[in-house]
Amino acid sequence: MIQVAINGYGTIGKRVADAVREQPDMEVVGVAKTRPNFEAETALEKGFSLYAAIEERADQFAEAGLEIAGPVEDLVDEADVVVDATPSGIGAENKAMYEEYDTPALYQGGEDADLVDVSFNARSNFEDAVDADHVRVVSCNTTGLSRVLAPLREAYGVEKVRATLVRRGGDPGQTSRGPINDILPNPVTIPSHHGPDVETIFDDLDIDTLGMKVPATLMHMHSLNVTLSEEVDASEVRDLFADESRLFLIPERMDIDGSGKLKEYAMDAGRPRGDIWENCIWEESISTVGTDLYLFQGIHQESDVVPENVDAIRAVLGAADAEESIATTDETMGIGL
Ligand SMILES: NC(=O)C1=CN([C@@H]2O[C@H](COP(=O)(O)OP(=O)(O)OC[C@H]3O[C@@H](n4cnc5c(N)ncnc54)[C@H](O)[C@@H]3O)[C@@H](O)[C@H]2O)C=CC1
Ligand SMILES: O=C(OP(=O)(O)O)[C@H](O)COP(=O)(O)O
Repeated sequence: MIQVAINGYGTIGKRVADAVREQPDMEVVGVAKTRPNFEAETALEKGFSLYAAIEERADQFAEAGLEIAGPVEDLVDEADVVVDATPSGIGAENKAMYEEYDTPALYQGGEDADLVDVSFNARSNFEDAVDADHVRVVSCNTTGLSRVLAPLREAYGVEKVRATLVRRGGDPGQTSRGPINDILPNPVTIPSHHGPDVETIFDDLDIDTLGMKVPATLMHMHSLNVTLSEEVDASEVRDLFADESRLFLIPERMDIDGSGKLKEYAMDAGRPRGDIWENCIWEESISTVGTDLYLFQGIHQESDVVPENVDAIRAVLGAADAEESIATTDETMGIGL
């Protein structure tokens, strides 16, 4: 069994911990937190061992009546692999600790690409991460773009990508984020950081991205234009996407007109936390004009990277190939709406 440590138990970390626990070949050694709060309490209630991420604050857990298994160093030492899901920039600070204990590490999209050996998306470049020591699971937006572009590149070739990313201001629990009554070009400079980030997955891709932020918490929305290398009928693209387990084609009959109903559907379908691990592509939006393909997709920022982290664990340890890992992750998590 692969022994997995989770350092940083917030939005991403707690979801990765639950997904890892579902895997037949993995066990969660424990999760590390900086301070006691509701997430620390639920981690213990779920049976995860809790480790103190910051030594000087370890006493706070005892004061809150929460049992600590030890310092984060013990957790990292015991594990075969650590998933770092700390806020942007903290992963870089933790790298020396992972190296000291010779534990391969996965980082999240908030870290710089040059921190790691490989930036990772399971569908696009699983093999590049095999046996790597430091791997970055790319951000929710880059994951969403890569999942669509990988099959298009393989089937038709891609000449140029233009994407506008309308991003949620913050996650539902992020009370300090905004905007609350505005629409921001963000970043105002073009291209946004997303295009170069997708190029860490496909180094020969021609992509321009524009970013915005809006007063919403539920999901991001991408407006995508891909110039293909050949003329393709929209129905062929729909068939191509229908074969991809992590692309959900929203059928017209479902009458889902936006992120609100998508999240409602996920909750009705019994998804944990209302998570949507798949890209949500409006089937009616898939259109072609000559070699240009257009579509809209919703991306659930809190959860689409979770199966990617599970696959990255197998990749760095050489525990499975891409097809086998993706199939196991999809089956255990229930991916495929
Ligand atoms: N929330 C999102 O929409 C997405 C976030 N990401 C990336 O995932 C990473 C984590 O983001 P979130 O989970 O959203 O952040 P978060 O703030 O929800 O969770 C981070 C957790 O790490 C803890 N932490 C802070 N310093 C720590 C330290 N030194 N050691 C251990 N734990 C520490 C925080 O207390 C918190 O519990 C970032 O790189 C972010 O860019 C990637 C995709 C989507
Ligand atoms: O939306 C995201 O990336 P982005 O803001 O770079 O597009 C990530 O999911 C996390 O970003 P955050 O740092 O705004 O939570």
